[in-house]
Amino acid sequence: MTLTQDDSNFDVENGIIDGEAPPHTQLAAKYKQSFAYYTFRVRLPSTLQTIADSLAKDKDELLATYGADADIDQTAAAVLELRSNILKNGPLLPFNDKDSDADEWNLFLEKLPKENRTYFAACWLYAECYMYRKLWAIFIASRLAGHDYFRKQKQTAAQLSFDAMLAVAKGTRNNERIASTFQKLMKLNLWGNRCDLSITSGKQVKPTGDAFHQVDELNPNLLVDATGTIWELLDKSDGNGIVEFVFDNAGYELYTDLILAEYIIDKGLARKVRFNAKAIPWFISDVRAEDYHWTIQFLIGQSDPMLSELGKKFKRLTDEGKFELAPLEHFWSGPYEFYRMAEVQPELYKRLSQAQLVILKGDLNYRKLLGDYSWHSTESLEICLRGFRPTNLCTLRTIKADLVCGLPQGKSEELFAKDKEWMLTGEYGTIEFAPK
Ligand SMILES: O=P(O)(O)OC[C@H]1O[C@](O)(CO)[C@@H](O)[C@@H]1O
Repeated sequence: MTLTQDDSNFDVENGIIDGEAPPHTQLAAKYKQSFAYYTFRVRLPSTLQTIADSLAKDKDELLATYGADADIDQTAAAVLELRSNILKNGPLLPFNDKDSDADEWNLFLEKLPKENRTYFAACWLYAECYMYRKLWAIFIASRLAGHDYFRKQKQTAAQLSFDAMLAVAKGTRNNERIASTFQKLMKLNLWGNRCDLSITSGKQVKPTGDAFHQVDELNPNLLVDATGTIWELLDKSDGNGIVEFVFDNAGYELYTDLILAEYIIDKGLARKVRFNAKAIPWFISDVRAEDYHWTIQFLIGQSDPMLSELGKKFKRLTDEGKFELAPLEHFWSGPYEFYRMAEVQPELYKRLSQAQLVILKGDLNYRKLLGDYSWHSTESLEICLRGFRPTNLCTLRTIKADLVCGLPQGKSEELFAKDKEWMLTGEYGTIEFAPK
């Protein structure tokens, strides 16, 4: 988390505080020692620069797809303007596009105290989600509407994971219905969350080595392990329930989601696994419905028979409705913390309440669960949920942002003494559970 530019003027002009968010407050980029500050000063500007560059690089291809009059240069300029607004700590302005969530976003923004309606003053969660929605607004206002500017990166990530995918397929074909196997698959799925592209501002991370061996090696880095409780819940159920996955990243992580879901269905732990994808390009590598279908076709198209058969199986499970893509919900790409779901999206809350288990994947879902709030690391997940209890919940999250809960006394201090950036690397993870 090193800044190369001189920030002194910016900091003075924008009321930046040289410290971290105080206990029990919302995280925000105005705290200089926070990951949010670094995110808005460095990571997001870099992500936007990459998008603008890739528009220039892919110009011919885009003209061929969207027509000779596609306004590519203007779109790239608008992306760079967004970048410069962030770097100037510009205001969070209302949306004037026609997407169905625009009004909801505007209502949300209107209710924010005026002094908090800038990138650095707003709660980190609100401002970062706003940026991804603003980016989408730029594209829908252009002739490139519908273009997924992260698609290529997501597909490259999957292609780079071929070896890891094959190794996982080989290691999972003769699985038994026993606790240890389920727990291993959950952990495999957890560590798959290290491969997200937004932590690296889009730089590819190729999963290497033997994933199952790594699961064992990484056990000391798993700071909370509720896999035993989750197994018991599913094992003791009548197998007729639904498990809802709230997806995170495409590529290798999505593949491990499907492997875990396959096990849940094959072993009769649930009758259906429902997947919740994002409605718009989100945090670079998040799964959209297109990515789900593409990944299955990608597997089917492999010359290796094991991966190809697996792809066909995932397709069959989808056709049979045992795997199901949930209807698109803007809530997942909205600004709200999960504790406000029952109030702002009661239908979604009701649907989740009917599930046996909801599996929330990744860092951003975790941030939304905790509400980007500086809880004490030892506070229980139940407390931090602030009433969000639709059903049994679990979170699989590698730690890539400076908030956490549910840790044993002294653990966080011990890790800080070893590495002051331990919360930003994705090297540690938690699998937490809260019963309904
Ligand atoms: O893909 P994930 O695990 O949700 O991670 C999202 C990324 O967004 C952040 O939460 C903030 O940008 C990072 O900490 C993390 O890299």
